[in-house]
Amino acid sequence: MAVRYELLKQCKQSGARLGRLHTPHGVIETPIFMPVGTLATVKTMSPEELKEMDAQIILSNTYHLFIRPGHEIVKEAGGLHKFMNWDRPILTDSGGFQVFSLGDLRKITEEGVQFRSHLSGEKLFLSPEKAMEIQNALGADIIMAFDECPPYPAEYEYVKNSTERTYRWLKRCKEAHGRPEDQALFGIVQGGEYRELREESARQLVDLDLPGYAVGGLSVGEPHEMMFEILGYTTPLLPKDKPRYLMGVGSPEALIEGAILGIDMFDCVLPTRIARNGTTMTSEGRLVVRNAKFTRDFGPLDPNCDCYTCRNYSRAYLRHLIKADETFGLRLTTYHNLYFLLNLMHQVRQAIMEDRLLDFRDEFMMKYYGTLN
Ligand SMILES: CNc1nc2c(CC[C@H]3O[C@@H](OC)[C@H](O)[C@@H]3O)c3nc(N)[nH]c(=O)c3cc2[nH]1
Repeated sequence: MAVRYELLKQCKQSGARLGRLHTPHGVIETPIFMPVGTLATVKTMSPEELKEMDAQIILSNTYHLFIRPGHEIVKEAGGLHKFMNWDRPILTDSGGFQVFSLGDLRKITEEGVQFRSHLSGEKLFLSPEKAMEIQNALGADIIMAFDECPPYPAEYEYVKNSTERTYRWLKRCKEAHGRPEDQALFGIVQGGEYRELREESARQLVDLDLPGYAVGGLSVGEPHEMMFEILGYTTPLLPKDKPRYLMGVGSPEALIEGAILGIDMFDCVLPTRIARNGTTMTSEGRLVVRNAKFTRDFGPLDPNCDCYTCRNYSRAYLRHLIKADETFGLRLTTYHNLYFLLNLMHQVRQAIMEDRLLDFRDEFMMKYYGTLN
């Protein structure tokens, strides 16, 4: 089958697990952070640099590639792996989130979603069948069901109807999926902030016996504590022998907390997005390298980091490049931020191996946030 999860070890201190995800394009060690390459590139990074920092899987996006350059072009190029010269695993999101957050939404019906392209204003239509056609053409190893990610906050009735429709859409995705042997379709648990809707959604998805399960509808503006509370009662409902993917998350604290709650896969645009305005994640917390105080700071960005940026360039040089809006500056801060999160997950996997993830969390929180919670 397309994707097989191997549970290696259950952490004795927490709900965290060590695993391996076997895919047609290679093995992924979990828990894992997945760099986001929405437009078929992880902005400013080359595939060689991503391999150098041990990125094992990257994301791309159905909505964006459908709009530009179009999935037929990517298919004619031999699929996304060939098109972007990335021979490791790829996961594509279904476009559900983008349609609701980016497109000029026209109408949601049982059939699908009518919207206008945020680029050309052209009238477009996405449905479970269309999302499968696009993802089958792109050829990612893991593809996501077409869902609605309800806004936060949202009324119980709205979330109930949306979650039930998302379940009907998932069954249509399963039906329409043209390449189940080499592309694993993950379902997405919805239900908003409502426990009974989350539990019902999880139960329905588990009954479909899918190769993997995402927890969606989070990291959409809800309070942090609410996200962790929802994860706390949703994740245990998902099968232990399948991967769990928390969509759109997140910050260093959220990755560690999510792993403790039994999440195996994370994606977030944060590290690449904040890098472009000179904000970096370092072992001593966030550091905005464009600040004037770094004008004559000739030390490394992060003295405890051994990445290419920290081994070869100073804070003063990075500040200068970012201030001058030099592309090389964006590349160096992006490289470091991605390396930081990938390395954080490497340390998380190490801590699970040694049954000391909770201790690792306390140490990390103290250093990064200067507090224990
Ligand atoms: C940021 N918070 C967040 N992102 C989310 C995404 C998009 C991630 C995708 O959107 C793009 O990044 C914003 C990247 O391409 C990424 O793969 C979601 N996607 C779906 N299908 N369903 C969800 O419930 C969902 C929830 C999210 N919460």
